[in-house]
Amino acid sequence: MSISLHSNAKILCTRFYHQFNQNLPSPHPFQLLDHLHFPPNFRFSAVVDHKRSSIVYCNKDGDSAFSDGGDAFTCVMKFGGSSVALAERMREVANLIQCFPEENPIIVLSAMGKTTNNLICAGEKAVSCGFTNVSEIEELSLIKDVHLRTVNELGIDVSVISEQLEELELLLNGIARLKELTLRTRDKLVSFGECMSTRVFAAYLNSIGVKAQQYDAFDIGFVTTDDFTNADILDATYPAVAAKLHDDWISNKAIPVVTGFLGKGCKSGEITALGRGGSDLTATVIGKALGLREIQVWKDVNGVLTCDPSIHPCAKPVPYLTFEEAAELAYFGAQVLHPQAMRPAMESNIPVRVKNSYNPKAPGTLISKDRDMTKALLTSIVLKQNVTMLDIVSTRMLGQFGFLAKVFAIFEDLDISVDVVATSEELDHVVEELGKIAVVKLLPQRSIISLIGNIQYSSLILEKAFSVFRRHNVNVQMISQGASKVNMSLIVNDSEAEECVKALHYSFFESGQVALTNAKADSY
Ligand SMILES: Nc1ncnc2c1ncn2[C@@H]1O[C@H](COP(=O)(O)OP(=O)(O)O)[C@@H](O)[C@H]1O
Ligand SMILES: N[C@@H](CC(=O)OP(=O)(O)O)C(=O)O
Repeated sequence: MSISLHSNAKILCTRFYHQFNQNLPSPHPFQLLDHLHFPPNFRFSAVVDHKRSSIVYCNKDGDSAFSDGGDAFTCVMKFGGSSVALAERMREVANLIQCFPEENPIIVLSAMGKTTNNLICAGEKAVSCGFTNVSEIEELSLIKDVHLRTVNELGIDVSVISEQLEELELLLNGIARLKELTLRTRDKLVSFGECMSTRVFAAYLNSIGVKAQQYDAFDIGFVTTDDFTNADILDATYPAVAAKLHDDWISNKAIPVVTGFLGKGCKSGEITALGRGGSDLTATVIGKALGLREIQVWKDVNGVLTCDPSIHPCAKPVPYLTFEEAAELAYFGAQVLHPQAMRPAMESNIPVRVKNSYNPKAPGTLISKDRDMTKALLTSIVLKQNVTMLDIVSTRMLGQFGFLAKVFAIFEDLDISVDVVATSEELDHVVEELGKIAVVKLLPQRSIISLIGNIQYSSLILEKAFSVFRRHNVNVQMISQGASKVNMSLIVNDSEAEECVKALHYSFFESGQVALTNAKADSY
Protein backbone atom coordinates (compact mmCIF):
# COMPACT_ATOMS: atom_id res chain seq x y z
CA MET A 1 0.00 0.00 0.00
CA SER A 2 1.43 3.39 -0.81
CA ILE A 3 0.72 6.29 1.49
CA SER A 4 2.00 9.79 1.74
CA LEU A 5 2.48 11.39 5.12
CA HIS A 6 0.96 14.77 5.69
CA SER A 7 3.67 17.19 6.74
CA ASN A 8 2.22 17.44 10.21
CA ALA A 9 2.41 13.70 10.70
CA LYS A 10 6.04 13.90 9.60
CA ILE A 11 6.75 16.55 12.19
CA LEU A 12 5.08 14.49 14.90
CA CYS A 13 6.81 11.27 13.85
CA THR A 14 10.14 12.97 13.67
CA ARG A 15 9.66 14.64 17.02
CA PHE A 16 8.81 11.36 18.72
CA TYR A 17 11.58 9.60 16.92
CA HIS A 18 14.11 12.07 18.31
CA GLN A 19 12.59 11.98 21.74
CA PHE A 20 12.92 8.24 22.14
CA ASN A 21 15.72 7.30 19.76
CA GLN A 22 18.11 10.14 20.31
CA ASN A 23 21.26 8.34 19.18
CA LEU A 24 19.95 6.93 15.93
CA PRO A 25 20.07 8.68 12.55
CA SER A 26 16.82 10.13 11.28
CA PRO A 27 15.19 7.78 8.75
CA HIS A 28 12.48 8.69 6.28
CA PRO A 29 9.44 9.62 8.38
CA PHE A 30 7.46 6.66 7.21
CA GLN A 31 10.20 4.07 7.52
CA LEU A 32 10.73 5.10 11.10
CA LEU A 33 7.36 3.68 12.03
CA ASP A 34 8.79 0.19 11.58
CA HIS A 35 11.55 0.57 14.09
CA LEU A 36 10.44 3.14 16.60
CA HIS A 37 11.16 2.26 20.21
CA PHE A 38 8.36 3.63 22.31
CA PRO A 39 8.45 3.58 26.08
CA PRO A 40 5.99 1.26 27.85
CA ASN A 41 2.34 2.29 27.62
CA PHE A 42 3.10 4.92 25.06
CA ARG A 43 0.66 5.32 22.23
CA PHE A 44 0.99 7.52 19.24
CA SER A 45 -1.42 8.39 16.52
CA ALA A 46 -0.98 10.89 13.76
CA VAL A 47 -2.94 11.90 10.75
CA VAL A 48 -1.52 10.84 7.42
CA ASP A 49 -2.56 11.78 3.94
CA HIS A 50 -3.78 15.32 3.65
CA LYS A 51 -7.16 14.49 2.11
CA ARG A 52 -8.19 11.15 3.53
CA SER A 53 -6.87 11.75 7.02
CA SER A 54 -6.10 8.15 7.78
CA ILE A 55 -4.26 7.27 10.93
CA VAL A 56 -0.85 5.90 11.75
CA TYR A 57 -1.18 4.13 15.02
CA CYS A 58 1.47 2.67 17.29
CA ASN A 59 0.42 0.48 20.17
CA LYS A 60 2.23 0.18 23.47
CA ASP A 61 4.46 -2.62 22.18
CA GLY A 62 5.86 -0.39 19.49
CA ASP A 63 4.09 -2.25 16.67
CA SER A 64 2.78 0.01 13.98
CA ALA A 65 -0.49 -0.50 12.28
CA PHE A 66 -2.31 1.40 9.60
CA SER A 67 -5.90 2.21 10.27
CA ASP A 68 -7.86 3.78 7.46
CA GLY A 69 -9.95 6.50 9.02
CA GLY A 70 -11.58 7.26 5.64
CA ASP A 71 -14.10 9.84 6.72
CA ALA A 72 -12.01 11.37 9.52
CA PHE A 73 -11.86 15.05 10.48
CA THR A 74 -11.22 17.58 7.75
CA CYS A 75 -11.26 20.95 9.46
CA VAL A 76 -11.69 22.78 12.74
CA MET A 77 -14.33 25.51 12.97
CA LYS A 78 -13.99 27.96 15.84
CA PHE A 79 -16.94 30.20 16.67
CA GLY A 80 -16.24 33.23 18.85
CA GLY A 81 -18.45 34.69 21.56
CA SER A 82 -20.32 36.93 19.14
CA SER A 83 -21.21 33.92 16.95
CA VAL A 84 -22.87 32.02 19.81
CA ALA A 85 -24.21 34.94 21.83
CA LEU A 86 -27.89 33.91 21.74
CA ALA A 87 -30.12 30.93 20.91
CA GLU A 88 -30.75 32.36 17.47
CA ARG A 89 -27.01 32.58 16.79
CA MET A 90 -26.50 28.99 17.95
CA ARG A 91 -29.20 27.88 15.50
CA GLU A 92 -27.41 29.70 12.70
CA VAL A 93 -24.09 28.13 13.61
CA ALA A 94 -25.74 24.70 13.61
CA ASN A 95 -27.18 25.47 10.16
CA LEU A 96 -23.77 26.55 8.97
CA ILE A 97 -22.20 23.30 10.09
CA GLN A 98 -24.93 21.36 8.32
CA CYS A 99 -24.28 23.34 5.12
CA PHE A 100 -20.98 21.48 4.75
CA PRO A 101 -22.05 17.82 4.83
CA GLU A 102 -18.81 16.78 3.15
CA GLU A 103 -16.79 18.19 6.07
CA ASN A 104 -16.22 16.35 9.31
CA PRO A 105 -15.44 19.36 11.48
CA ILE A 106 -14.25 19.67 15.02
CA ILE A 107 -16.06 22.58 16.63
CA VAL A 108 -14.38 24.94 19.10
CA LEU A 109 -16.57 27.43 20.95
CA SER A 110 -15.94 30.51 23.05
CA ALA A 111 -18.20 31.57 25.89
CA MET A 112 -21.55 33.10 24.87
CA GLY A 113 -21.39 36.84 24.12
CA LYS A 114 -19.95 38.82 27.01
CA THR A 115 -19.95 35.91 29.47
CA THR A 116 -16.18 35.98 30.10
CA ASN A 117 -16.28 39.69 30.97
CA ASN A 118 -19.31 39.11 33.18
CA LEU A 119 -17.61 36.23 35.00
CA ILE A 120 -14.53 38.34 35.72
CA CYS A 121 -16.66 41.23 36.87
CA ALA A 122 -18.76 38.95 39.11
CA GLY A 123 -15.54 37.55 40.64
CA GLU A 124 -14.23 41.06 41.35
CA LYS A 125 -17.51 42.09 42.95
CA ALA A 126 -17.61 38.90 45.04
CA VAL A 127 -14.34 39.91 46.71
CA SER A 128 -15.99 42.83 48.43
CA CYS A 129 -19.75 42.27 48.40
CA GLY A 130 -20.02 39.98 51.44
CA PHE A 131 -20.95 36.33 51.06
CA THR A 132 -24.61 36.82 51.84
CA ASN A 133 -24.92 39.12 48.82
CA VAL A 134 -23.39 36.95 46.10
CA SER A 135 -26.73 36.01 44.57
CA GLU A 136 -27.40 39.75 44.10
CA ILE A 137 -24.37 40.32 41.85
CA GLU A 138 -25.80 41.76 38.65
CA GLU A 139 -23.36 39.93 36.35
CA LEU A 140 -24.24 36.58 37.92
CA SER A 141 -27.90 37.24 37.11
CA LEU A 142 -26.96 38.22 33.55
CA ILE A 143 -25.00 34.99 33.09
CA LYS A 144 -27.85 32.89 34.49
CA ASP A 145 -30.45 34.72 32.39
CA VAL A 146 -28.65 34.39 29.08
CA HIS A 147 -27.89 30.69 29.55
CA LEU A 148 -31.30 29.71 30.90
CA ARG A 149 -33.06 31.71 28.18
CA THR A 150 -30.92 30.07 25.51
CA VAL A 151 -31.54 26.57 26.83
CA ASN A 152 -35.23 27.34 26.96
CA GLU A 153 -35.40 28.82 23.45
CA LEU A 154 -33.44 25.94 21.98
CA GLY A 155 -35.82 23.49 23.65
CA ILE A 156 -33.15 21.54 25.48
CA ASP A 157 -33.11 20.31 29.05
CA VAL A 158 -31.76 22.76 31.63
CA SER A 159 -29.92 19.86 33.29
CA VAL A 160 -27.12 20.26 30.70
CA ILE A 161 -25.91 23.34 32.59
CA SER A 162 -27.56 23.24 36.01
CA GLU A 163 -24.51 21.65 37.63
CA GLN A 164 -22.26 24.40 36.18
CA LEU A 165 -24.58 27.17 37.33
CA GLU A 166 -24.65 25.76 40.87
CA GLU A 167 -20.91 25.29 40.94
CA LEU A 168 -20.38 28.83 39.67
CA GLU A 169 -22.43 30.31 42.50
CA LEU A 170 -20.55 28.16 45.02
CA LEU A 171 -17.24 29.41 43.67
CA LEU A 172 -18.40 33.03 43.91
CA ASN A 173 -19.45 32.32 47.50
CA GLY A 174 -15.98 30.95 48.20
CA ILE A 175 -14.40 34.10 46.74
CA ALA A 176 -16.70 36.24 48.87
CA ARG A 177 -15.77 34.35 52.04
CA LEU A 178 -12.05 34.52 51.35
CA LYS A 179 -12.29 38.13 50.07
CA GLU A 180 -9.68 37.18 47.51
CA LEU A 181 -9.62 36.40 43.79
CA THR A 182 -6.33 34.70 42.91
CA LEU A 183 -5.28 34.21 39.29
CA ARG A 184 -5.84 30.48 39.69
CA THR A 185 -9.39 31.03 40.91
CA ARG A 186 -9.97 33.55 38.16
CA ASP A 187 -9.16 30.88 35.54
CA LYS A 188 -11.50 28.40 37.19
CA LEU A 189 -14.13 31.14 37.21
CA VAL A 190 -13.85 32.03 33.50
CA SER A 191 -13.89 28.34 32.53
CA PHE A 192 -17.64 28.22 33.28
CA GLY A 193 -18.28 30.31 30.15
CA GLU A 194 -16.84 27.83 27.66
CA CYS A 195 -17.96 24.81 29.72
CA MET A 196 -21.57 26.00 29.47
CA SER A 197 -21.62 27.22 25.85
CA THR A 198 -20.23 23.88 24.58
CA ARG A 199 -22.67 21.84 26.68
CA VAL A 200 -25.61 23.86 25.41
CA PHE A 201 -24.49 23.69 21.78
CA ALA A 202 -23.68 19.97 21.79
CA ALA A 203 -27.05 19.24 23.38
CA TYR A 204 -28.76 21.37 20.74
CA LEU A 205 -26.97 19.58 17.88
CA ASN A 206 -28.03 16.23 19.33
CA SER A 207 -31.61 17.48 19.70
CA ILE A 208 -31.80 18.25 15.97
CA GLY A 209 -30.33 14.89 15.01
CA VAL A 210 -26.71 15.94 14.48
CA LYS A 211 -24.64 13.64 16.64
CA ALA A 212 -22.28 15.67 18.82
CA GLN A 213 -20.02 15.10 21.81
CA GLN A 214 -18.99 17.85 24.24
CA TYR A 215 -15.36 17.98 25.45
CA ASP A 216 -13.63 20.07 28.11
CA ALA A 217 -10.20 20.88 26.65
CA PHE A 218 -8.55 20.44 30.08
CA ASP A 219 -9.76 16.82 30.15
CA ILE A 220 -8.60 15.79 26.67
CA GLY A 221 -4.92 16.62 26.83
CA PHE A 222 -4.55 20.40 26.57
CA VAL A 223 -1.51 20.75 28.82
CA THR A 224 -0.19 24.22 29.57
CA THR A 225 2.29 26.11 31.68
CA ASP A 226 0.98 27.18 35.06
CA ASP A 227 0.86 30.86 34.06
CA PHE A 228 -2.69 31.43 35.15
CA THR A 229 -4.70 33.84 32.94
CA ASN A 230 -2.09 33.62 30.18
CA ALA A 231 -0.94 30.02 29.96
CA ASP A 232 1.14 28.63 27.11
CA ILE A 233 0.36 25.36 25.33
CA LEU A 234 2.94 22.63 25.90
CA ASP A 235 4.02 20.19 23.17
CA ALA A 236 2.58 17.17 24.96
CA THR A 237 -0.84 18.56 24.00
CA TYR A 238 -0.57 17.62 20.32
CA PRO A 239 -0.29 13.81 20.47
CA ALA A 240 -2.66 13.61 23.45
CA VAL A 241 -5.44 15.64 21.79
CA ALA A 242 -4.98 13.82 18.45
CA ALA A 243 -5.19 10.42 20.11
CA LYS A 244 -8.23 11.27 22.23
CA LEU A 245 -10.31 12.85 19.47
CA HIS A 246 -9.42 10.16 16.96
CA ASP A 247 -10.00 7.23 19.28
CA ASP A 248 -13.43 8.56 20.18
CA TRP A 249 -14.27 9.29 16.55
CA ILE A 250 -13.37 5.77 15.48
CA SER A 251 -15.72 4.27 18.07
CA ASN A 252 -18.46 6.91 17.84
CA LYS A 253 -18.83 9.32 14.91
CA ALA A 254 -20.04 12.34 16.89
CA ILE A 255 -18.95 15.90 16.06
CA PRO A 256 -16.62 17.03 18.86
CA VAL A 257 -17.61 20.34 20.47
CA VAL A 258 -14.55 21.51 22.41
CA THR A 259 -14.19 24.34 24.93
CA GLY A 260 -11.90 27.05 23.59
CA PHE A 261 -9.54 29.13 25.73
CA LEU A 262 -8.80 26.50 28.40
CA GLY A 263 -6.15 23.98 29.40
CA LYS A 264 -4.72 22.20 32.41
CA GLY A 265 -1.57 23.44 34.17
CA CYS A 266 1.20 20.84 33.90
CA LYS A 267 2.29 21.13 37.53
CA SER A 268 -0.84 22.33 39.30
CA GLY A 269 -3.32 20.14 37.42
CA GLU A 270 -5.70 23.11 37.67
CA ILE A 271 -7.69 24.74 34.88
CA THR A 272 -5.73 27.45 33.06
CA ALA A 273 -6.85 30.12 30.57
CA LEU A 274 -4.87 30.88 27.39
CA GLY A 275 -5.24 34.67 27.54
CA ARG A 276 -8.16 36.73 26.23
CA GLY A 277 -9.30 35.57 22.82
CA GLY A 278 -7.52 32.25 23.45
CA SER A 279 -10.10 30.10 21.64
CA ASP A 280 -8.38 30.96 18.36
CA LEU A 281 -5.30 29.25 19.78
CA THR A 282 -7.34 26.19 20.82
CA ALA A 283 -8.50 25.92 17.20
CA THR A 284 -5.04 26.14 15.66
CA VAL A 285 -3.65 23.67 18.21
CA ILE A 286 -6.34 21.16 17.22
CA GLY A 287 -5.63 21.85 13.55
CA LYS A 288 -1.97 21.08 14.04
CA ALA A 289 -2.56 18.08 16.31
CA LEU A 290 -4.74 16.40 13.71
CA GLY A 291 -3.02 17.72 10.58
CA LEU A 292 -6.31 19.10 9.31
CA ARG A 293 -6.80 20.60 5.87
CA GLU A 294 -8.00 23.97 7.17
CA ILE A 295 -8.56 25.93 10.36
CA GLN A 296 -11.57 28.24 10.29
CA VAL A 297 -12.19 31.03 12.78
CA TRP A 298 -15.69 32.46 12.54
CA LYS A 299 -16.13 36.02 13.86
CA ASP A 300 -18.55 38.94 13.56
CA VAL A 301 -16.54 40.73 10.82
CA ASN A 302 -15.88 39.93 7.15
CA GLY A 303 -12.37 38.67 7.91
CA VAL A 304 -9.27 40.54 8.99
CA LEU A 305 -9.85 44.17 8.05
CA THR A 306 -7.56 46.98 6.96
CA CYS A 307 -8.02 48.48 10.45
CA ASP A 308 -10.18 48.09 13.53
CA PRO A 309 -13.74 48.84 12.32
CA SER A 310 -14.58 50.42 15.66
CA ILE A 311 -11.95 53.09 14.93
CA HIS A 312 -12.79 53.56 11.29
CA PRO A 313 -16.00 52.23 9.71
CA CYS A 314 -14.45 52.28 6.22
CA ALA A 315 -12.18 49.34 7.12
CA LYS A 316 -12.19 46.74 4.33
CA PRO A 317 -11.53 43.01 4.37
CA VAL A 318 -8.00 41.86 3.54
CA PRO A 319 -8.42 38.81 1.25
CA TYR A 320 -5.00 37.21 1.84
CA LEU A 321 -2.41 37.39 4.59
CA THR A 322 0.76 35.48 5.34
CA PHE A 323 1.12 33.80 8.75
CA GLU A 324 3.82 36.33 9.51
CA GLU A 325 1.59 39.30 8.74
CA ALA A 326 -1.30 37.85 10.75
CA ALA A 327 0.95 37.11 13.72
CA GLU A 328 2.40 40.61 13.66
CA LEU A 329 -1.03 42.16 13.37
CA ALA A 330 -2.28 40.18 16.37
CA TYR A 331 0.84 40.83 18.41
CA PHE A 332 0.56 44.56 17.87
CA GLY A 333 -2.99 44.58 19.16
CA ALA A 334 -5.52 43.78 16.43
CA GLN A 335 -8.17 42.18 18.61
CA VAL A 336 -9.36 39.99 15.78
CA LEU A 337 -6.79 37.19 16.38
CA HIS A 338 -5.06 35.82 19.47
CA PRO A 339 -1.34 36.75 19.37
CA GLN A 340 -0.12 33.15 19.73
CA ALA A 341 -2.73 31.55 17.48
CA MET A 342 -0.69 31.65 14.27
CA ARG A 343 2.20 29.63 15.70
CA PRO A 344 0.68 26.11 15.49
CA ALA A 345 -0.78 26.86 12.05
CA MET A 346 2.57 28.17 10.83
CA GLU A 347 4.47 25.19 12.24
CA SER A 348 2.21 22.74 10.46
CA ASN A 349 1.55 24.93 7.42
CA ILE A 350 -2.23 24.68 7.71
CA PRO A 351 -4.17 27.60 6.22
CA VAL A 352 -6.38 29.64 8.54
CA ARG A 353 -9.57 31.14 7.16
CA VAL A 354 -11.22 34.02 9.02
CA LYS A 355 -14.94 34.11 8.23
CA ASN A 356 -18.03 36.03 9.29
CA SER A 357 -20.74 33.90 10.90
CA TYR A 358 -23.20 36.77 10.33
CA ASN A 359 -22.34 36.83 6.63
CA PRO A 360 -21.06 33.37 5.63
CA LYS A 361 -21.08 34.22 1.91
CA ALA A 362 -18.35 36.83 2.35
CA PRO A 363 -15.03 35.30 1.27
CA GLY A 364 -13.22 36.31 4.47
CA THR A 365 -9.44 36.24 4.84
CA LEU A 366 -7.18 33.35 3.95
CA ILE A 367 -3.98 33.22 6.00
CA SER A 368 -1.25 30.98 4.61
CA LYS A 369 2.51 30.61 4.28
CA ASP A 370 2.94 32.68 1.12
CA ARG A 371 0.94 35.07 -0.94
CA ASP A 372 1.52 37.13 -4.04
CA MET A 373 3.21 40.29 -2.73
CA THR A 374 3.83 41.93 -6.11
CA LYS A 375 0.84 44.24 -5.77
CA ALA A 376 0.89 44.52 -1.98
CA LEU A 377 1.89 47.78 -0.36
CA LEU A 378 0.10 48.18 2.94
CA THR A 379 -2.03 45.35 4.35
CA SER A 380 -3.45 46.68 7.59
CA ILE A 381 -3.06 49.43 10.18
CA VAL A 382 -3.06 48.42 13.84
CA LEU A 383 -3.42 50.73 16.79
CA LYS A 384 -2.32 49.95 20.32
CA GLN A 385 -3.29 52.74 22.70
CA ASN A 386 -2.23 53.71 26.19
CA VAL A 387 1.38 52.58 26.03
CA THR A 388 4.21 54.22 27.93
CA MET A 389 7.36 55.22 26.17
CA LEU A 390 10.62 55.05 28.10
CA ASP A 391 13.30 57.48 27.13
CA ILE A 392 16.60 56.00 28.34
CA VAL A 393 19.87 57.91 28.12
CA SER A 394 23.06 56.25 29.31
CA THR A 395 24.77 58.12 32.15
CA ARG A 396 28.10 56.62 31.05
CA MET A 397 29.96 57.27 27.84
CA LEU A 398 27.82 57.31 24.72
CA GLY A 399 27.74 53.90 23.06
CA GLN A 400 29.26 52.24 26.07
CA PHE A 401 29.74 48.54 25.39
CA GLY A 402 26.95 46.34 26.80
CA PHE A 403 24.62 49.21 27.72
CA LEU A 404 21.65 47.91 25.74
CA ALA A 405 22.24 44.38 27.00
CA LYS A 406 21.97 45.71 30.57
CA VAL A 407 18.81 47.62 29.72
CA PHE A 408 17.13 44.53 28.26
CA ALA A 409 18.35 42.36 31.15
CA ILE A 410 16.43 44.64 33.51
CA PHE A 411 13.23 44.18 31.51
CA GLU A 412 13.83 40.43 31.42
CA ASP A 413 14.45 40.24 35.17
CA LEU A 414 11.20 42.07 35.82
CA ASP A 415 9.35 39.90 33.28
CA ILE A 416 8.13 42.84 31.25
CA SER A 417 7.91 42.54 27.51
CA VAL A 418 8.92 45.66 25.69
CA ASP A 419 6.21 46.83 23.28
CA VAL A 420 3.44 45.53 25.48
CA VAL A 421 1.56 47.84 27.81
CA ALA A 422 3.01 47.56 31.29
CA THR A 423 1.24 48.70 34.42
CA SER A 424 2.57 51.74 36.25
CA GLU A 425 3.44 49.57 39.24
CA GLU A 426 5.71 47.45 37.06
CA LEU A 427 7.20 50.55 35.53
CA ASP A 428 8.18 51.95 38.93
CA HIS A 429 10.53 48.99 39.34
CA VAL A 430 11.92 49.41 35.83
CA VAL A 431 12.62 53.08 36.41
CA GLU A 432 14.31 52.32 39.73
CA GLU A 433 16.58 49.67 38.18
CA LEU A 434 17.30 51.59 34.99
CA GLY A 435 18.04 54.68 37.08
CA LYS A 436 21.23 52.96 38.24
CA ILE A 437 22.70 53.04 34.73
CA ALA A 438 20.77 55.72 32.87
CA VAL A 439 18.63 58.82 32.98
CA VAL A 440 15.07 57.59 32.43
CA LYS A 441 12.08 59.60 31.35
CA LEU A 442 8.60 58.09 31.40
CA LEU A 443 6.36 59.28 28.59
CA PRO A 444 2.85 57.91 29.19
CA GLN A 445 -0.29 58.14 27.05
CA ARG A 446 1.37 57.20 23.81
CA SER A 447 0.06 54.95 21.02
CA ILE A 448 1.80 52.53 18.71
CA ILE A 449 0.56 52.68 15.14
CA SER A 450 1.78 49.58 13.33
CA LEU A 451 1.88 49.53 9.56
CA ILE A 452 1.71 45.89 8.45
CA GLY A 453 2.70 45.53 4.85
CA ASN A 454 5.28 44.87 2.20
CA ILE A 455 8.43 46.24 3.72
CA GLN A 456 10.14 45.76 0.35
CA TYR A 457 8.50 49.12 -0.23
CA SER A 458 9.32 50.61 3.15
CA SER A 459 10.51 53.94 1.71
CA LEU A 460 7.31 54.38 -0.22
CA ILE A 461 5.17 53.41 2.79
CA LEU A 462 7.06 55.81 5.05
CA GLU A 463 6.96 58.64 2.53
CA LYS A 464 3.21 58.30 2.22
CA ALA A 465 2.72 57.89 5.98
CA PHE A 466 4.89 60.89 6.85
CA SER A 467 3.09 63.13 4.39
CA VAL A 468 -0.11 62.22 6.28
CA PHE A 469 1.54 63.03 9.63
CA ARG A 470 2.88 66.31 8.26
CA ARG A 471 -0.53 67.35 6.87
CA HIS A 472 -2.08 66.63 10.28
CA ASN A 473 0.71 68.31 12.19
CA VAL A 474 1.54 65.15 14.09
CA ASN A 475 4.93 64.63 15.56
CA VAL A 476 6.14 61.02 15.28
CA GLN A 477 8.18 60.35 18.41
CA MET A 478 9.76 57.04 17.53
CA ILE A 479 9.89 54.70 14.58
CA SER A 480 10.94 51.10 14.57
CA GLN A 481 10.96 48.36 11.98
CA GLY A 482 10.04 44.93 13.33
CA ALA A 483 12.50 42.10 12.80
CA SER A 484 9.77 40.29 10.87
CA LYS A 485 10.09 42.73 7.96
CA VAL A 486 6.35 43.02 7.67
CA ASN A 487 5.83 45.72 10.23
CA MET A 488 6.83 49.31 10.90
CA SER A 489 5.77 50.88 14.18
CA LEU A 490 5.39 54.58 14.88
CA ILE A 491 4.76 56.23 18.24
CA VAL A 492 2.41 59.20 18.52
CA ASN A 493 0.42 60.80 21.34
CA ASP A 494 -2.72 58.92 22.36
CA SER A 495 -4.81 62.01 21.75
CA GLU A 496 -3.82 62.11 18.06
CA ALA A 497 -3.74 58.38 17.34
CA GLU A 498 -7.28 57.64 16.15
CA GLU A 499 -7.31 60.61 13.79
CA CYS A 500 -3.95 59.46 12.42
CA VAL A 501 -5.26 55.95 11.78
CA LYS A 502 -8.26 57.33 9.89
CA ALA A 503 -6.09 59.64 7.82
CA LEU A 504 -3.56 56.89 7.08
CA HIS A 505 -6.41 54.57 6.13
CA TYR A 506 -7.80 57.13 3.77
CA SER A 507 -4.44 57.71 2.16
CA PHE A 508 -3.53 54.01 1.72
CA PHE A 509 -6.90 52.34 1.16
CA GLU A 510 -9.50 54.88 0.07
CA SER A 511 -7.87 57.41 -2.21
CA GLY A 512 -6.97 55.14 -5.12
CA GLN A 513 -4.23 52.63 -5.77
CA VAL A 514 -0.58 53.55 -5.44
CA ALA A 515 1.31 52.69 -8.63
CA LEU A 516 3.88 50.16 -7.51
CA THR A 517 5.19 49.67 -11.03
CA ASN A 518 7.29 52.81 -10.76
CA ALA A 519 8.34 52.18 -7.20
CA LYS A 520 11.66 50.52 -6.70
CA ALA A 521 11.66 47.80 -4.06
CA ASP A 522 14.12 48.51 -1.25
CA SER A 523 16.96 46.06 -1.14
CA TYR A 524 18.15 44.48 2.07
N1 LIG B 1 -8.01 44.58 11.90
C1 LIG B 1 -9.15 44.08 12.36
N2 LIG B 1 -9.91 43.31 11.56
C2 LIG B 1 -11.07 42.77 12.01
N3 LIG B 1 -11.57 42.97 13.24
C3 LIG B 1 -10.87 43.72 14.10
C4 LIG B 1 -9.62 44.31 13.70
N4 LIG B 1 -9.15 45.00 14.75
C5 LIG B 1 -10.02 44.85 15.76
N5 LIG B 1 -11.07 44.09 15.38
C6 LIG B 1 -12.21 43.71 16.25
O1 LIG B 1 -12.18 42.29 16.46
C7 LIG B 1 -13.51 41.81 16.59
C8 LIG B 1 -13.56 40.34 16.24
O2 LIG B 1 -12.71 39.60 17.10
P1 LIG B 1 -13.28 38.90 18.41
O3 LIG B 1 -13.92 39.88 19.32
O4 LIG B 1 -12.23 38.03 18.97
O5 LIG B 1 -14.41 38.02 17.76
P2 LIG B 1 -15.06 36.74 18.34
O6 LIG B 1 -15.37 37.00 19.78
O7 LIG B 1 -16.27 36.58 17.50
O8 LIG B 1 -14.06 35.66 18.13
C9 LIG B 1 -14.29 42.66 15.61
O9 LIG B 1 -15.62 42.77 16.01
C10 LIG B 1 -13.56 43.99 15.62
O10 LIG B 1 -14.22 44.92 16.43
N1 LIG C 1 -14.16 33.71 26.03
C1 LIG C 1 -12.76 34.05 26.01
C2 LIG C 1 -12.02 33.34 24.91
C3 LIG C 1 -12.26 33.78 23.50
O1 LIG C 1 -11.52 33.39 22.61
O2 LIG C 1 -13.30 34.57 23.26
P1 LIG C 1 -13.67 35.21 21.79
O3 LIG C 1 -13.50 34.14 20.74
O4 LIG C 1 -15.09 35.61 21.91
O5 LIG C 1 -12.74 36.36 21.53
C4 LIG C 1 -12.57 35.56 25.96
O6 LIG C 1 -13.56 36.28 25.96
O7 LIG C 1 -11.45 36.01 25.99
